[in-house]
Amino acid sequence: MSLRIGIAGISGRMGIYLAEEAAAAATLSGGTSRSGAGPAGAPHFPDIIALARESDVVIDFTHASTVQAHARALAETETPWVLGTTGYGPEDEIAIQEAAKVIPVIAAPNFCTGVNLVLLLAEKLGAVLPASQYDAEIVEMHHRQKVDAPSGTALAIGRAVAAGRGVDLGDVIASGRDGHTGPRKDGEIGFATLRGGQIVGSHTVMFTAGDEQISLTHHAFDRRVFASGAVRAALWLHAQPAGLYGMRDFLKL
Ligand SMILES: NC(=O)C1=CN([C@@H]2O[C@H](COP(=O)(O)OP(=O)(O)OC[C@H]3O[C@@H](n4cnc5c(N)ncnc54)[C@H](OP(=O)(O)O)[C@@H]3O)[C@@H](O)[C@H]2O)C=CC1
Ligand SMILES: O=C(O)C1=N[C@H](C(=O)O)C[C@H](O)C1
Repeated sequence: MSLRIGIAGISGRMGIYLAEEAAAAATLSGGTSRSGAGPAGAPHFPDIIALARESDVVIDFTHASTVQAHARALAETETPWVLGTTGYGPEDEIAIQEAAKVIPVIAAPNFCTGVNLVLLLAEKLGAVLPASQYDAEIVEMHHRQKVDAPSGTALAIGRAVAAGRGVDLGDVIASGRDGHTGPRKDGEIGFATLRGGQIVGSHTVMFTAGDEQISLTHHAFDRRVFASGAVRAALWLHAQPAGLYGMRDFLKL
């Protein structure tokens, strides 16, 4: 039998595409959702443990509040974990690292190849362009239903620029400027978040100096691009030893 892929969050905007892509590439074991909803014909499980017991790998696109419980459940059932959820915090990251001691985990705020190339280029630009001359600003726009801001991808771009500059994003982040902010500080990495309509996901990082501007932009037009990337990552992850992986490992970037 082909690999059995379970989808946590199967009723969601992403879950529907993930279920289709999983069924096309392997066997869809079913999914979870709070409401019990999901695509017709896909088995629904009452919780993540029940889903994991019938799956060889679980793809999880749910909500930040589930991360710690899912980390414990998937480690307990020894089920590889593809984590696409965004908006989680430092304690959730610790839970992910603990789980990765027992199971293979790939966590990525964006499973499409194009964005992961942007991350690579952003790190390179961060390394080459002096922070005192080139102001780095990141703009993202998403659909009106998105619950976390800045997006996980925008934060990953910020971390990539910071890594290129040899600093921690937390020390230089300027997110949601408003009111009397004073002038821009050298080395700051700024974020602006836009929400509206049904934009699937757009990200731009700009490096602006006195005499030139370099910008990298990625537009996702269809959620299937994330879903097919996550399913390909699941097929790869299943054969890996326990550990915490990123898209760079999977894509060999
Ligand atoms: N890494 C990537 O490439 C991408 C990541 N994402 C991220 O994926 C996540 C989901 O996005 P999206 O599909 O748009 O969100 P939706 O709100 O459309 O779907 C969320 C799904 O998770 C379920 N869910 C929500 N909260 C809980 C909870 N507390 N416990 C259990 N299940 C829950 C929902 O069930 P119910 O319907 O019953 O409420 C639903 O099935 C977000 O964090 C988003 O940022 C999105 C796109 C790409
Ligand atoms: O919630 C979304 O829709 C998306 N979330 C991800 C993020 O927060 O970066 C990825 C993608 O842009 C769509």
